[in-house]
Amino acid sequence: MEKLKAVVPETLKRRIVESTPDDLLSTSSSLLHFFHQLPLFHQIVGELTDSERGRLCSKNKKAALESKLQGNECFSTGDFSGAVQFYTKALRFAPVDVDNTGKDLVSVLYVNRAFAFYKMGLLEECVRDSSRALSISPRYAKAWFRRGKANASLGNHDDALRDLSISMKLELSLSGKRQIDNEMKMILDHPKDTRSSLQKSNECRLDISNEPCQMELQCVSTKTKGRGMTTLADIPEASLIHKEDPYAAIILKDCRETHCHFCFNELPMDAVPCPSCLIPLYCSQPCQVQAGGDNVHDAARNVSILNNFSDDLEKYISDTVLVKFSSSCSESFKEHSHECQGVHWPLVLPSEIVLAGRVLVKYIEQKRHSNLSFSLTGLWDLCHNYAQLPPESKLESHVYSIVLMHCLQHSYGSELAISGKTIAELIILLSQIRVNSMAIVRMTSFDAVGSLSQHTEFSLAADASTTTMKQIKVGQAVYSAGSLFNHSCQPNIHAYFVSRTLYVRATESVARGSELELSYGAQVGQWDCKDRQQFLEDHYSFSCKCSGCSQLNLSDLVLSSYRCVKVNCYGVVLDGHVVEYEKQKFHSFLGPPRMNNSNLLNQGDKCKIEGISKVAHLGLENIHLIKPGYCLNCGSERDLEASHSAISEADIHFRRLQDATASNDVRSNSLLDALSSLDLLRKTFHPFNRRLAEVEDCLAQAFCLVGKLQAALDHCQKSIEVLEKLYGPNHIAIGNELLKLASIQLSLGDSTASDSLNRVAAIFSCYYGSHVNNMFPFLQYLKEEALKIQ
Ligand SMILES: C[S@@+](CC[C@H](N)C(=O)[O-])C[C@H]1O[C@@H](n2cnc3c(N)ncnc32)[C@H](O)[C@@H]1O
Repeated sequence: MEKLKAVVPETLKRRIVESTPDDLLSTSSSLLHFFHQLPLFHQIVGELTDSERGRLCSKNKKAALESKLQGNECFSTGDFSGAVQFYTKALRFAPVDVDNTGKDLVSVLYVNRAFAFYKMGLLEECVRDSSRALSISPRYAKAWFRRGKANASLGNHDDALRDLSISMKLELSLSGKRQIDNEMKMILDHPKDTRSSLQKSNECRLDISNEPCQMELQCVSTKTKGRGMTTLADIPEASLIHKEDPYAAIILKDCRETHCHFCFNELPMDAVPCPSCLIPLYCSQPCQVQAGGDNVHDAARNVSILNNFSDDLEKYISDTVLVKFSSSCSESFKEHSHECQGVHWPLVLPSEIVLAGRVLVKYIEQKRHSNLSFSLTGLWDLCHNYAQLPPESKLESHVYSIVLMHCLQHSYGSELAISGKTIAELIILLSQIRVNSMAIVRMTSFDAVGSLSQHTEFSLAADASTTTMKQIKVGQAVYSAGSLFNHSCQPNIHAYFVSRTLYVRATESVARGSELELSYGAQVGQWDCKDRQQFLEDHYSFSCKCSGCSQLNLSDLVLSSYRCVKVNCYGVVLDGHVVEYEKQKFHSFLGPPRMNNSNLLNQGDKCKIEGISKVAHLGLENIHLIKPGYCLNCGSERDLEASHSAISEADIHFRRLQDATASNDVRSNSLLDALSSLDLLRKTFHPFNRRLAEVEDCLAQAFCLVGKLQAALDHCQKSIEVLEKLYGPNHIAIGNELLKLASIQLSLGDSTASDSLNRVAAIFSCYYGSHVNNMFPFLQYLKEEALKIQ
């Protein structure tokens, strides 16, 4: 794309980078005309769309056979997990080539992988892979045999006997028949267990929650933030207020090999590749089929294998070989289909551009059913930020829109007319996606269901410092109604994802008529007002008008402040970069009539003033006394320059300690240096400065590593005390810190771990409601550990 951007003539480039939405028709038409005359453009589009020329993403039988061979070699040396990896790679390359002989390369690979799973004791994976082979090649005797053996080991004896009887009928060789016969005899000799296998239902189910969502919300026009959502009734804390599937979603590039391309959950070992191209991997067949891709498995359904079997077995066979889904799933839009003929533009173009392609194609499909004419302008009534985009982004939007439209036309067909008008509309669509899309996130350290095995190996002493949660972005999605929630740096709702479904929950009780606002990534307590504004400006191109940014709050005053030089003074000293933001807030707060008539203040305001007047009462009395370097309680001056250099020196020690902790090599001298730096920081910073919480946390982790758990506990508690001042006691940030505290307490055999864990559970429930147990199974595990030391 850089090559294309570089050849755009300067005059046209200038028109584009200076364009407003009104100019788009003209700039798009000019660039389109220019590209159409340009051999380089046709060459680039050709490479992106021609599967023969690209060959990056199309199936490749030779490469599949090579990987299969490597898998076989691993298998023969007993390296079963290596074999699984090579068979998975081979499955990715292997074209499905169904014939009536009963098996093809893909089904052979599934059966080989099933056998490796069997050897590893992963029996359910073995059953699933055998079934996958059968859904392509239902007459494949060995697949029925593998399935039968795994079912027998799982105790599903009835199913095992059925699998083996089918295998027996299909098996041609005498030695094979003998082997099956022996297996059946062994099962019959064992006590009968009539459990029926549930392998099909073990496949990924997208959303298992039945929690009702009956809140009545209303979209209203706000004074400063455009439209926003409010509630028509009082909402209790932790209520589910909104649930929605995405209009379109895409996996992020970094997660392509680790997470399912449809539901975004972590990939299991028995991942399922797309049958027609090399790009996506799915956690299960239902996810693969729902995402689309040429559904070559359909061919298998026509293969008649039901002759000569009893009614019972006929039904059993069709239950096993046909991939079943609920009707809503099978009818839903297949988002990957148009990207899936071996072309490699979906691999090369940025995720958000491919996402725009998915939106566009879904829209065309919807239009097709409603017989309305195609016009992207009517697609979404969502805001966008084209006018505020930096010049470089405007040029990129133009170039990518033209390239994407040509790629889509190649894959999707002539229904996609390419003109200056459609390109201009696509550019606006891209801007809408930038402003309105949401990052789908997952927990890393302790991800949802599936990581329990990890917890069973959880050793408290060693892992006390690592019981922490990080979120990683795995996907990007657009939710039509979810996009109407505005941002606040002091949010009252929380958004999270189960598979790809968006859930929104109230984290506090919300009164009827109040705005429901979530955080787009910046929060009070985390950054000061300036940094939050900068973040929102950079990522969403708006200047935040939320209550946290426009009204006085204690957290913003103290978060990066210094302590007063007077020994017993509790006042804050603000740095130059903070003063202007905070002064403005004092200004609007002190304006008439609120301070002149204290009866007009509500309870919340009164509490706020109480808290603020403890650290800045001079500021509340006279706005002119708010100056960088001067205490807002007593007016004493602090030498900020000297403070800055003292802090930079202390920071060096903490960075060293952090590095040592990360490389698990904490020495006593780096701990001593950090402790004396902590002393200095405590004398320099206000007691609620966020940096103090961070260094206390850093020390807690380092002490954990060297096994000094009591010291770790003390520093962890200190960190929590500061964070509670910044966030309030029930914020999820406190829950995360309490989790660390609880694991240290458990390692110490301290029975108060239960109290910490109960607090964590209460906080997490406000944010995740009924999903807490599914999303954080380790919490239950830690609670059980805590009970043992009661
Ligand atoms: C996802 S949309 C939310 C719905 C939007 N208000 C609308 O009318 O469509 C995000 C946009 O809403 C506006 N917005 C959301 N929160 C805001 C805030 N705290 N301050 C100012 N504008 C905000 C900005 O224009 C932002 O780009």
